[in-house]
Amino acid sequence: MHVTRVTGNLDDCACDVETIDHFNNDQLFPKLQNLLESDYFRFYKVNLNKPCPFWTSSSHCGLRHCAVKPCSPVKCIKISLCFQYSADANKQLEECEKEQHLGAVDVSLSDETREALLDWSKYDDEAERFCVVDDEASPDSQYVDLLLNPERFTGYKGPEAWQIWNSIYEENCFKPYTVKRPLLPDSFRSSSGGEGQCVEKRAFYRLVSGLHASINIHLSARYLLDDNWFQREWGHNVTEFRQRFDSELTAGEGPKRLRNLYFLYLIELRALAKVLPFFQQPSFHLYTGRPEEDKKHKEQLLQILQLARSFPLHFDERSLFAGDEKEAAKLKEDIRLAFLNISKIMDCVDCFKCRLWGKLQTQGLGTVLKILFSERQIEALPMSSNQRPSFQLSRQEIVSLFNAFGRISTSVRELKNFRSMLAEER
Ligand SMILES: Cc1cc2nc3c(=O)[nH]c(=O)nc-3n(C[C@H](O)[C@H](O)[C@H](O)COP(=O)(O)OP(=O)(O)OC[C@H]3O[C@@H](n4cnc5c(N)ncnc54)[C@H](O)[C@@H]3O)c2cc1C
Repeated sequence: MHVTRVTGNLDDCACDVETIDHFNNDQLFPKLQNLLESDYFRFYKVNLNKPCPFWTSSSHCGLRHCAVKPCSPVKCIKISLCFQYSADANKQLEECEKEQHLGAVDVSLSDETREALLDWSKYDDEAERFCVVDDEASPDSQYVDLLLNPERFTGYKGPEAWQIWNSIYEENCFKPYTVKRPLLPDSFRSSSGGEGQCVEKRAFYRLVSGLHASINIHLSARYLLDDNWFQREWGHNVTEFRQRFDSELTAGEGPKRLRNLYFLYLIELRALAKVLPFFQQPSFHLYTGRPEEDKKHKEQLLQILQLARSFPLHFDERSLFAGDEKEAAKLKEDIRLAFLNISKIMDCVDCFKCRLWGKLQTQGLGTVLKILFSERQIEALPMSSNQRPSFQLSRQEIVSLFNAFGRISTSVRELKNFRSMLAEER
């Protein structure tokens, strides 16, 4: 029997999976997808060339196999990483090049778009940010068209990918001690110990695990099913999905990961509901230089936020920081610092497309936390444009917030597709 179906109440909140499914799949998802296709939301500025601050993968370039071909430094790293773990060098090189190709980011933009984007940036708000964001003024930062670079299977896997997930879970100490991670190879488990220093931050662990689940749903839903010289076919890979989420195949962990995805959904939805007053300000514009369209998209955006507000079973984030004020403040600061670390780890992701979406989604989640931690400032926002606002979001934060939520919303929708496919198999 396939045991990937998740039903009923979610731990830590008063909501159930069925209510979310109905709300998301029938109401919110189609509206959001529409908005995310608009110009304001499809172009994201990001620096994909920041060096990894935690370890150097380039040391692998000293390997004998690296000399096989002349290569750019980045290509060199990828190829050498492939060789390092392989007995069959030729096959691996092929795989690596394929992965490199699938994981490459398409940075093409028309001249017209490029010029328009320069103009838009003048309208960005300065903001006090919650998490590390790329320096938008850096020459290495570039606009990426997200529609040209869908999140899907890239072939990024193995020790490099585990190292990233491992660092996020183990070194940032969000893992509840009860969670079994039997599938992680021993050699990639953290040897740093540090258990005594870790404070259990269950909710935060669930957010990261939900993000991890979402990424793995996307790669299973847009899998490379066929790749030959005349065509590439992308689609749902039910076997891949089952391997990651079936209760029996994952020692009971799969369904918990899916529940974490729903938990993440609720947290992000809550932030959208709370941030409505910011977007309602008359001075706020989704500036792209075409006033008619900008106005229309602002209306669409407000409708989505109103819809988010109407959700009947919102998560009560006050339960997260209940109790002693000092302790709550310390907990928030710990979370902020750990989150900062996670956003830096994204610069260590070798596959550029994975890095792009990893950065976008961590920034989106960082923005969610910033919103949830700024309740009073948002409520105090002035309705007249003469006063200095107490809360700001930059364009980059706005784009990442909505696109990150769009990814989670799509994952919830994809679960429905996988459920139907699994039912047909029976
Ligand atoms: C930031 C980032 C972005 C990525 N983006 C893409 C992408 O766009 N396309 C693509 O094809 N690949 C992407 N990957 C790779 C992908 O996530 C997997 O790492 C890869 O497919 C290998 O999967 P795996 O089965 O070995 O286990 P992984 O997904 O690598 O997981 C490692 C271990 O963590 C545990 N685990 C798995 N899921 C969860 C969860 N939800 N919660 C808690 N623990 C869990 C399991 O014990 C598992 O063995 C990305 C990886 C990272 C780090």
